[in-house]
Amino acid sequence: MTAVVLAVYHLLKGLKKVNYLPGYRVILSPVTVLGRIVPTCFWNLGVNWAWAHRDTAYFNFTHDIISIVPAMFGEATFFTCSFDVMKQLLGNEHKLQLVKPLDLTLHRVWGQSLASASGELWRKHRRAINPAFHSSIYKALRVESGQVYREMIENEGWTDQKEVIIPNIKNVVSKAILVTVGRCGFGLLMKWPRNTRSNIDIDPNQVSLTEAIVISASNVIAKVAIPNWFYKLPIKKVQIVNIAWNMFTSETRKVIRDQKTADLKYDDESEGGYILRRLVAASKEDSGKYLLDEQEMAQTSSSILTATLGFLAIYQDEQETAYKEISEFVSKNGKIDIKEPSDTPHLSGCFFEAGRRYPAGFFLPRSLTEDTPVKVKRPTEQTIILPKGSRIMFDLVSLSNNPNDFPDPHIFRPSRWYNVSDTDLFMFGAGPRMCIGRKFAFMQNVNLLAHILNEWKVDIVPETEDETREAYEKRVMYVAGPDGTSFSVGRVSVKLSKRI
Ligand code: HEM
Repeated sequence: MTAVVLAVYHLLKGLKKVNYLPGYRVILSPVTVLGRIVPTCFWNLGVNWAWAHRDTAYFNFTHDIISIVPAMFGEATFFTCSFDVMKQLLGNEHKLQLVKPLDLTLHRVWGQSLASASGELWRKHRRAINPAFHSSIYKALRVESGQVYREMIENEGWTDQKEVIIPNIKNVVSKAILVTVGRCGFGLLMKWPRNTRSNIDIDPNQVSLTEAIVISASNVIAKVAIPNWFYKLPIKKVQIVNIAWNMFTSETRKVIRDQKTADLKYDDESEGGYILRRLVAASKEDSGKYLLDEQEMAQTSSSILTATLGFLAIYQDEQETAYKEISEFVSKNGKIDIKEPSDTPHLSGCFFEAGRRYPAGFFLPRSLTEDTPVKVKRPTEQTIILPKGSRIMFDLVSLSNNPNDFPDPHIFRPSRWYNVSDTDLFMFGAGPRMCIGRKFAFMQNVNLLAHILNEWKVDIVPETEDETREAYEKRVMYVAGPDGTSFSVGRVSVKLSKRI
């Protein structure tokens, strides 16, 4: 009885907080740890609700902003599926003084980071890290993408093969992305990891750094939700996760220790330094534990890369256009060295379109420090006041499926992204806090993709002889959900056939 009274009180308080804006009334907020763990079902929206209801969310996309008010766990929160609303608020983030709610970032696992800090602290760290994203790191990245591609072919045993069937392409591309980010971004000595299928196959005494990062990346939510004593239980799978976490954090600390002694002044604005080195320099004046999580960065990239290969396997005509573009680009300059989307507009469009369908981040959270007016177009043109102290989630999954912004959202159409301005690539956020690594991610992914497509034809692996490409798309590409902290397409198997 008391629980019911408390729930009704919590609900009424929440409704008042969001000014009674229409939306969903639920038991658990989908952004709390509990709300994320409990799957999407009739009584819980769950973290995957935006995907599960992608055709009908936001009252069939007739509302730009809705409210989600929980009766038991979590705060009443505004959610938006409108890119225009996102640009109005995030585009003016400096002026509007939006704050990242710490409980909705990975603050608990990583400590304070550039991605979770707000206000002056964020400005200071962004200024400090900015010079790390300079021309020489991009050049190293493009060279390394070719090198990592060759290591991939060799280590995965594809060198002399004419045809390879890969049961889960994400397992392979995530290694390539991690190795490249680790080497180029963080100066970590990363080797291509052994071909492990699951945590169970790994000998706890022989976990490599790359494996440690892969395992940690897929267990971030567990690390937030599960108490430390649980990892001491004699369960091999659980112990491997613990070993992986300890290894990853101790290796990162080692690099930080080494780099702390490096001669880099905090206010040094000149180009240079690994990303981690820059952050360490920035944190010297603070507690010294300001980290960027390499795992998360690699996870977002590999999920989009997996989706790109999955779509190209289905849409052979789009793949052929990308292949021709790559061949011409290679013959023009003799090597694969893609610097800008305009170098290979179609291939880049394939990557951005996969990034639209699976935008990697579910929600970008912000708290409002003042009453903030925002103009909406739906249900009618009006100005809504988001009250001081409330929260808004920029719901990237619904935004990517919003037919008002992307007509026929379920269709894979790379041409949507021809000549689109960098600031309109919503999958990287918007405004002053837009992803600092977007050029890095673009070059890394598109160069690796170009190497693969230049030598291999990618095709689907049908379940039965008569499975059509359309049926394959529904079976494989419509299964998506949380992967660690990211949103990702599920298991995608592809067949690679040597072109030459
Ligand atoms: C395809 C891959 C990637 C995607 C889709 C992606 C997406 C995003 C998004 C949406 C944000 C905005 C978060 C917000 O406003 O709350 C963001 C921020 C950030 N990203 Fe990325 N990212 C990717 C790769 C990378 C890489 C490779 C790096 C670094 C090498 C990186 C570093 C960061 C950092 C440091 C921030 C925080 C920026 C700030 O708050 O000022 N990201 N990313």
